[in-house]
Amino acid sequence: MIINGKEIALKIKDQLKNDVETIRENYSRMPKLVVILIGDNPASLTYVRNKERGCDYIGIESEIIKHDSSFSERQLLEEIEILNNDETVDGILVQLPLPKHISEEKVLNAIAFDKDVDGFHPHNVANLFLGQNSLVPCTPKGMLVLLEKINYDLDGKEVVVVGRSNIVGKPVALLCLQKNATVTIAHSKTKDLKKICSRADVLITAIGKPKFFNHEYIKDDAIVLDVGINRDENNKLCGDVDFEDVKDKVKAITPVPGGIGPMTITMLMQNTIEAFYKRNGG
Ligand SMILES: NC(=O)C1=CN([C@@H]2O[C@H](COP(=O)(O)OP(=O)(O)OC[C@H]3O[C@@H](n4cnc5c(N)ncnc54)[C@H](OP(=O)(O)O)[C@@H]3O)[C@@H](O)[C@H]2O)C=CC1
Ligand SMILES: Nc1nc(=O)c2c([nH]1)NC[C@@H]1CN(c3ccc(C(=O)N[C@@H](CCC(=O)O)C(=O)O)cc3)C=[N+]21
Repeated sequence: MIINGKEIALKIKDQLKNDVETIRENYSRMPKLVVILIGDNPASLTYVRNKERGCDYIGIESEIIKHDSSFSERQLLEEIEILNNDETVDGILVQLPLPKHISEEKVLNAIAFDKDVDGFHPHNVANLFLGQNSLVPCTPKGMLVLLEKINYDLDGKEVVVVGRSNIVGKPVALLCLQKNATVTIAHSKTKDLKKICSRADVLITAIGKPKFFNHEYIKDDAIVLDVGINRDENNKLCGDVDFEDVKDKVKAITPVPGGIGPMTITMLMQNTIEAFYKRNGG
């Protein structure tokens, strides 16, 4: 089965649209997301545009602030401070990666944790670690929602996550652990990756290498969640998994595009609404 992330994301967006209508009737202002983009990385521009479209679709406010790559760290920190203090702003997202002269750590720490719709602030990271209520990173959250939508129960299942980044690998591993899966996190220093991946009931690939995982990495009837967004030899968008090579072997797989990506965007909308409620009572 091919998991149609785009369609599932659209259904959730329609539900969010209804929530937004209720907000319109009961509050004096609407949820607002601010996205800061520094530099002109074409992929980042696409994602940011998708985020703006998502906001328009469900009816929340969005503002994209663009700066060229010479924008300084100090200027960025000052801008974040102003947004932190702006009562009309519910969500702040600084698009990653940042230019080398700006410290990612300083920037992520500067965002008010209750407006941190990416869930990257240490406060939210700690809450996720402890299993307490927090703003959860969008891509990992989207993957868990997808599994829920296809009625897949992680309890007692073997999950292998390949990739250990703070934005995907580590948080998705924690979320699967919370759902009682047995979780392995693999990375570039892992020995015998094929063997480890081959025992996964659920394989999550987040390494950023086009078509790296072929059928030899995948157990029959596994679920494959492909997070990678890459360009293949023909400059076509593709995942970390060789989709054509594995699709007949798996129980279910997310395609690229149209799999995890649209869910990420939708979870960002959901987090913005969640942040709005948390800050306004409700
Ligand atoms: N669909 C979506 O919504 C999103 C997609 N992405 C995409 O997901 C991919 C991963 O993103 P992100 O987590 O930020 O990536 P990072 O580059 O931060 O991390 C990559 C991870 O993969 C590991 N890795 C790299 N090569 C190998 C290998 N050959 N074998 C095993 N492990 C390897 C690295 O190991 P080590 O730690 O040892 O270096 C690292 O942990 C990218 O393609 C990105 O574009 C990202 C976010 C959202
Ligand atoms: N602060 C921050 N938060 C992020 O969440 C964040 C980030 N920085 N930096 C980059 C990664 C990557 N990411 C994606 C979002 C949407 C799609 C997406 O919409 N993908 C579509 C199509 C993409 C296309 O057409 O290029 C799809 O897969 O169908 C992909 C990737 C969010 N990230």
